[in-house]
Amino acid sequence: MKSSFVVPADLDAVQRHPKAAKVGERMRMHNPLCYGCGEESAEGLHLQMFAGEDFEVTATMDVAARFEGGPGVIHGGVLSTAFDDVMGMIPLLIGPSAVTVHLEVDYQRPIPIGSQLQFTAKLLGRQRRKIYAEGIAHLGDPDEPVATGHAIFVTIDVREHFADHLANSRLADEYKARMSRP
Ligand SMILES: CCCCCCCCCCCCCCCC(=O)SCCNC(=O)CCNC(=O)[C@H](O)C(C)(C)COP(=O)(O)OP(=O)(O)OC[C@H]1O[C@@H](n2cnc3c(N)ncnc32)[C@H](O)[C@@H]1OP(=O)(O)O
Repeated sequence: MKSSFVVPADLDAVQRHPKAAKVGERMRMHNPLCYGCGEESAEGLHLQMFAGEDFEVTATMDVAARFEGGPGVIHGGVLSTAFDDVMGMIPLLIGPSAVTVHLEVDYQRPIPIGSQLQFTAKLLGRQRRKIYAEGIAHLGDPDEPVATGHAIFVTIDVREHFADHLANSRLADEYKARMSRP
């Protein structure tokens, strides 16, 4: 499906999930091997995510030397990965697991290797299974964004969605055990 980012006018009411991370709390890793936020992903981005007020998430990421694209600056694909993962935490504030179906990034300024990127993401709305999110990245001043992102996530049944792929994970045994629990 080819789509563009348009938030519909007829949105559903949303509530923060009672079990969602509290304001200021580190958000749980959905998968320790996740390339974005997983602590066990040796080459990953090691994003640190925190729950904000209402439907907001903040995150930090050290722009390591391995993320270089142009000389001395971050690779654009690395930045889009970061936006995917940071905005991907928004559905967890509402409750359901969801995966990305659409991602857009606008690159506004070069981002130096050695800097620390900060992200703020927020929910724009939900319509049925679709969750619309927006994020900005900055280097210390949120009023001076270096990039912005927009994404649509679609809620999934985790067991069904990953059933055929668990065996590919380095944590296959652990996931198979977790998924087989009622
Ligand atoms: C115990 C173990 C724990 C493990 C813990 C796991 C935690 C949970 C993982 C989190 C992970 C996060 C990590 C970062 C986020 C990724 O990077 S996720 C990875 C990249 N994304 C993917 O691989 C998704 C690939 N896509 C798909 O699998 C299928 O398209 C989906 C998402 C299952 C949807 O398919 P479907 O169920 O058949 O649904 P479908 O009817 O097509 O669409 C539903 C609705 O979405 C709309 N839609 C679908 N595609 C699009 C699109 N491209 N644009 C706009 N709208 C769309 C449809 O129009 C429809 O809307 P309405 O009819 O309600 O208006």
